[in-house]
Amino acid sequence: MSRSKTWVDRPSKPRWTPPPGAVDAHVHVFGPEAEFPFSPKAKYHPEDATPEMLFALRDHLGISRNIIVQASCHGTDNAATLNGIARSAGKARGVAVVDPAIGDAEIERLHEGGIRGVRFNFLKRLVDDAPKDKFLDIARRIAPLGWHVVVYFEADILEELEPFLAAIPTTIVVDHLGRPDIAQGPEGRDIARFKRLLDEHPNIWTKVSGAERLSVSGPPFDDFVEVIRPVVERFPDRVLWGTDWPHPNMEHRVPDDGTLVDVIPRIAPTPELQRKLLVDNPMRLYWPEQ
Ligand SMILES: O=C(O)c1cc(C(=O)O)oc(=O)c1
Repeated sequence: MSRSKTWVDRPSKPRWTPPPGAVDAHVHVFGPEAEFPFSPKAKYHPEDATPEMLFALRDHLGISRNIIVQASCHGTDNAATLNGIARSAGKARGVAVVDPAIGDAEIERLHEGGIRGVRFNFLKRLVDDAPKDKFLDIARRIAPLGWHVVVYFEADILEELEPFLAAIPTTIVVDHLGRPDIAQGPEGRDIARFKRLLDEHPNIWTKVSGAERLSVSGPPFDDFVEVIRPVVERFPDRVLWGTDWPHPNMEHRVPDDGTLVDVIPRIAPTPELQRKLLVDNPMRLYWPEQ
């Protein structure tokens, strides 16, 4: 597999300035491969996207902190993610992907390394299997630590997944809004179903991320803004935002991260909504002690 590069080296400077303390709650690190090899089961083989590159981007965009989410290409070995957190001087925490057989001592080690959640990935193009019974076992074990669960799925399996989500005894954060079909518009079936899910389950949050993945019209992502702004306005205390740098699998439509930051004031149009989305909500989940 040739190595893919899915980010721009010199993203534009956003026109909009994030509030002090803003958290980019969805980023990944890749490798470096020489130190942290990719999983033999990885479905893509990216170029190295190192913590230092991430921190330079963070500063360029006017962001204060990052949440490093274990990418599927690293499987259940969280060493690259832990390395990113360790090098951040306290400015990053993370979400791990764990083997169902993980021991208590290893969970404790992840906690000390800054992990505050586990990710369950249901996308067939990214993982070979997604065993719901084993995921539930993991959720029950991590809940007492105050950790949450991050779930990545596509809109067509939401119906089928709901009993599983309802059984999770902690906060759930849905990646990229569960990938609704944005072309259906703001009253579309997918986004209506998703909003109903959040209405019915007060412990379910979402990342209002993925403009570059979900938009049909492309930058400046007018179609995404029209569908997603009502989600932020309806659930202001349960939304997080992230760039998704280094944008795995986006080699055919590599986004400019500055343009992604400029989506924020359009989906969260008031300073209060912006503060909740970028500061209050992620701090509650990842740095509750501060
Ligand atoms: O849609 C994707 O391809 C994607 C992949 C991964 C990953 O490989 O972990 O993470 C994401 O947030 C999105």
